[in-house]
Amino acid sequence: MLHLGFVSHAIFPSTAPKSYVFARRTSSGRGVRTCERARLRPWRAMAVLGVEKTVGRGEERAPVEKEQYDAIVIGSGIGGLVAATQLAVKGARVLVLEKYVIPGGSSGFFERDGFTFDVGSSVMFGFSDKGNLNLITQALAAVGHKMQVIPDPTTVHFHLPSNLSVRVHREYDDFITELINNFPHEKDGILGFYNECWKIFNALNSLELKSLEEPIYLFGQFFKKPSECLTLAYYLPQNAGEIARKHIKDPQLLSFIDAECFIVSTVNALQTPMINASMVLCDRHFGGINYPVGGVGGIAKALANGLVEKGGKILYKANVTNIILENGKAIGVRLPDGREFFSRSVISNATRWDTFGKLLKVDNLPEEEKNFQRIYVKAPSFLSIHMGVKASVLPPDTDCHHFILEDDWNRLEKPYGSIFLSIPTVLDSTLAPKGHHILHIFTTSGIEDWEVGTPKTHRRYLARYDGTYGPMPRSIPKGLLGMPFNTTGIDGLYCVGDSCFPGQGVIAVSFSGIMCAHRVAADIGLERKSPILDAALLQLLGWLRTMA
Ligand SMILES: NC(=O)c1ccc[n+]([C@@H]2O[C@H](COP(=O)([O-])OP(=O)(O)OC[C@H]3O[C@@H](n4cnc5c(N)ncnc54)[C@H](O)[C@@H]3O)[C@@H](O)[C@H]2O)c1
Ligand SMILES: CC(C)=CCC/C(C)=C/C=C/C(C)=C/C=C/C(C)=C/C=C/C=C(C)/C=C/C=C(C)/C=C/C=C(\C)CCC=C(C)C
Repeated sequence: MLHLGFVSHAIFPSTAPKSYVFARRTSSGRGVRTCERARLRPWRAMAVLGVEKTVGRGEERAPVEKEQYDAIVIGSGIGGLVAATQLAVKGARVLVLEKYVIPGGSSGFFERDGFTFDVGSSVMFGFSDKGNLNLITQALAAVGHKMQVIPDPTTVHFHLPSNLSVRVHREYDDFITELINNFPHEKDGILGFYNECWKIFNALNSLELKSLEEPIYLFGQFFKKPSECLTLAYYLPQNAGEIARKHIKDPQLLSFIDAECFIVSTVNALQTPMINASMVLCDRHFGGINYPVGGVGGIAKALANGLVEKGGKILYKANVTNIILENGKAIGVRLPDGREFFSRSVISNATRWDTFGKLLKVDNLPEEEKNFQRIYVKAPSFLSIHMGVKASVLPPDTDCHHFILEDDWNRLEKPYGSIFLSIPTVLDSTLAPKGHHILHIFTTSGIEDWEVGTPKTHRRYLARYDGTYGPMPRSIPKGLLGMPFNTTGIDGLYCVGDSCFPGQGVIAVSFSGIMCAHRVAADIGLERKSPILDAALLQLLGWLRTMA
């Protein structure tokens, strides 16, 4: 039996609405009032400036359209949804426009014949009930939602060259014991490296996480937790590989650290920022990996529902083709059928390549984006196979997640060099009919008998430039130093998602959403801000990024 994920996404509607209305809140908050678009257009410039149209004698007074929204979010990936919900709970009027028919993007789902498949990763960090880094739990809680989760006893089972088999157990001591048993001569090196990761993780976990681009918050954290912030500032420009080499000499063990990083960053340890590596290498033991009952798609559904419950709005089949600029400021967006929506801020959850390459028509790419493209290149995409199988084909006690690199360490980063396999039904049997499992295999070989999801499918259905998995450093980066935050060179335009700090990963884009919402909230007057400090910090951060 074969079930193919991305093919099943081909359920786009063929009908675009022929007539439509703008919806805006009445002064009382939740109600909507409508006006025809044709009436709105000529007043747009004034409306955006908040200028009322003078009404002549006998002329019917039309509704005055100021900014329709406080924030328009392009895309309902987890990054976009977190930014949107965080803003909605702060009282902002938020509209999310999603090209596809359901929310979630790469963290979406699809159903076939009683099977429920996760479009992308099924390894969920940040979903525990403790600490400050359970960002998915927190994002859901902010809009009054909580999901039941199933603890995963093994984050991943590595099957590596020379028959090296390592299970990353939920219990940290069990994992370290297993690793030391494989490399007894490197006991001190193993403890040294992973302890250094814990130092960073503990510093991260002690902070209240908000926008690093907002000086009042940032200086406040430095004041409250000086040593933790200095620790993070120290590690910000460093990568995991160089730190691993301080502790570890065995080349096979260093290759194992490469594989540890590769599965979350698609690059080796030398290119993986130490802060990101520490985050994932420790959170899997601190909060643990937890799978949401009913599948990963439930997270986006819950966030989208929460958004609407908090007064926000989400439109599907709404493919934004243009960001509208006025005097260099982003003031709204346009859809292919001509609909236009206006807002005080525009947040793009499309990748930065899509945002600046397709949605925005500017003659000159802002310097910040040139710098981003100098340091980062689009990571490759995946070819995915989603299948339903009889349960009897799997050995008993099979782990949920596997990473397989056969024979040759040099193939780690090569296309088709390794295989990822997730079997979420090991944790949640309700995802498949009784007596069956679902498999999600990320690989690219042997396609003759298969329908497959290719990089082109990612590009089409996830609207990601070349189907990219996210940004990947062109060479050895200076840790996270070069990664842009949420503001952009265009006034009023922000980016969110995995081409922003801190990069790929559902928990990472959740953080990006939290940061973005905080910065936007300060800019639209929902949070405190200091224009002088803002200018100084943003200039400092821009300068620091050029050093990367
Ligand atoms: N790309 C992959 O193959 C893949 C696989 C598994 C997990 N992930 C993870 O998914 C996360 C990515 O999250 P993210 O928040 O950056 O976003 P995302 O790419 O998951 O979602 C972006 C959303 O924006 C929508 N969109 C894009 N352009 C649009 C437009 N012009 N108009 C309207 N809608 C538009 C897309 O349809 C999509 O729903 C990362 O954590 C990544 O690690 C990615
Ligand atoms: C600003 C300045 C200058 C200074 C300052 C200093 C400070 C204070 C700093 C701070 C910082 C911070 C806070 C940071 C933070 C960070 C974070 C949160 C991060 C996070 C990260 C995360 C990540 C990266 C994640 C990832 C994940 C992933 C990607 C996953 C994936 C998975 C998969 C793919 C699956 C696999 C599968 C198999 C094996 C089967």
